[in-house]
Amino acid sequence: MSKGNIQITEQTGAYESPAELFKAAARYKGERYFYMNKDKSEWLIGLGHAYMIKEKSRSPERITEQFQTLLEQTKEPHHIRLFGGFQFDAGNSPLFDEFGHSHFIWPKIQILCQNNQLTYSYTDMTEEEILNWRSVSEVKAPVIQSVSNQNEEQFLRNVATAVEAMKADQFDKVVLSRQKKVVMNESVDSAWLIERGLKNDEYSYFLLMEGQNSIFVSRTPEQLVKVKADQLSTNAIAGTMARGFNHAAQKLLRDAKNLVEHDIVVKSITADIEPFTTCMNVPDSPKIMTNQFVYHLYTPITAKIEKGNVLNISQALHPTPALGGFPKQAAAAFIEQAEGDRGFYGAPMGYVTAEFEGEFIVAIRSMLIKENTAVLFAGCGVVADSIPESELDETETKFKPMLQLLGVTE
Ligand SMILES: C=C(O[C@@H]1C=C(C(=O)O)C=C[C@H]1O)C(=O)O
Repeated sequence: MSKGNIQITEQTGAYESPAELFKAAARYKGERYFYMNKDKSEWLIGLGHAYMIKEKSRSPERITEQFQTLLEQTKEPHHIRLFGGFQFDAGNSPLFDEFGHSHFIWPKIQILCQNNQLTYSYTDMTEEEILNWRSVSEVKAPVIQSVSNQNEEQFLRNVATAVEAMKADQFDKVVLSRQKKVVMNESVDSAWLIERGLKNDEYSYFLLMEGQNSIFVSRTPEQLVKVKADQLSTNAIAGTMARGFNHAAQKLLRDAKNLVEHDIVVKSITADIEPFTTCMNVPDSPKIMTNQFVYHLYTPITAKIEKGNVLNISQALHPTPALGGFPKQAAAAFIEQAEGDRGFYGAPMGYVTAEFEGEFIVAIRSMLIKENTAVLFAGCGVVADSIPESELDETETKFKPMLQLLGVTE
């Protein structure tokens, strides 16, 4: 293809709510996504697939190459971003079988909200198509029928086995997870999830991506990496305490087990970005991040980029020991054996701009919905002095954002 083959039309518009836009875009069901940043200053909607890059392996190089080829075919500067993610591991999670291991979308219609102003970008659409993409649709609220733990006993055994392995010095930390299943009376609509989710001003990202037969949703507080001009930002978020008891935040800041977990993550992240950057800024001690249900230990890290882009830096970081463990390989092998494959749970997901800036998050506090059934994911860092029952409680708290989104809890 030659330059100018991809036709992009852009228009600006007044603010409209993302839930209403999703309702109006019912005809693109199965090909829609939504991404809102943590301070809610910016959001992105994608409707329809103009181009889809779906690879069986996790390859930032292939995505960079193919995005570049697409960009070369556009004439004018534009706001289109490539949106998607890389699965957590190389294995095949049956739950996520309709998604690629590298799964990226160039949308037919992109709606970008910055400072309450909307920019519509239409790819290869006629004037008539641009005028007529909206339709009127009804969205129903599903009723919860059952909530069940999927692998509670297995999780407790996995934590106990991991503790033994760490006492025998096989590795220092591993992040283990479990699942809950929520069954509803009818299938769930993304517009309903977005509407509910936006009523909650949780300090977290909001990501939703549809496949033909599924919806993946995350309300993660965790950024993997952001690249803007030559500035890189990332953070370590590891170490958790449920809110709701006296002095929980102060206790967390002094808790030896959580500080050890956190320190492992900070050291690994700084080592991983070192080859790409200079002028790294790493605070000496963590701060508290406050979410609706938990406090986390949090260390923001910044640096100046010398080489690489947001895609290959994401790959170098993933999985940080906040989701995998340390040393990375030994922890990954343990997870693979104990749990199997994670699909997009804990995976790097986000967007890349035409200037190769962008942001990837760590897709935790997440679930995959197929028709009327949602599978929710929650995990926690396990170290040598972990107690299986306490880790079970921690994961219980981490299910709450998704349980609340579905209306299981208020
Ligand atoms: C693994 C999850 O969370 C991660 C583990 C944390 C911990 O162990 O303290 C804290 C934040 C996240 O990095 C999850 O929410 O599923």
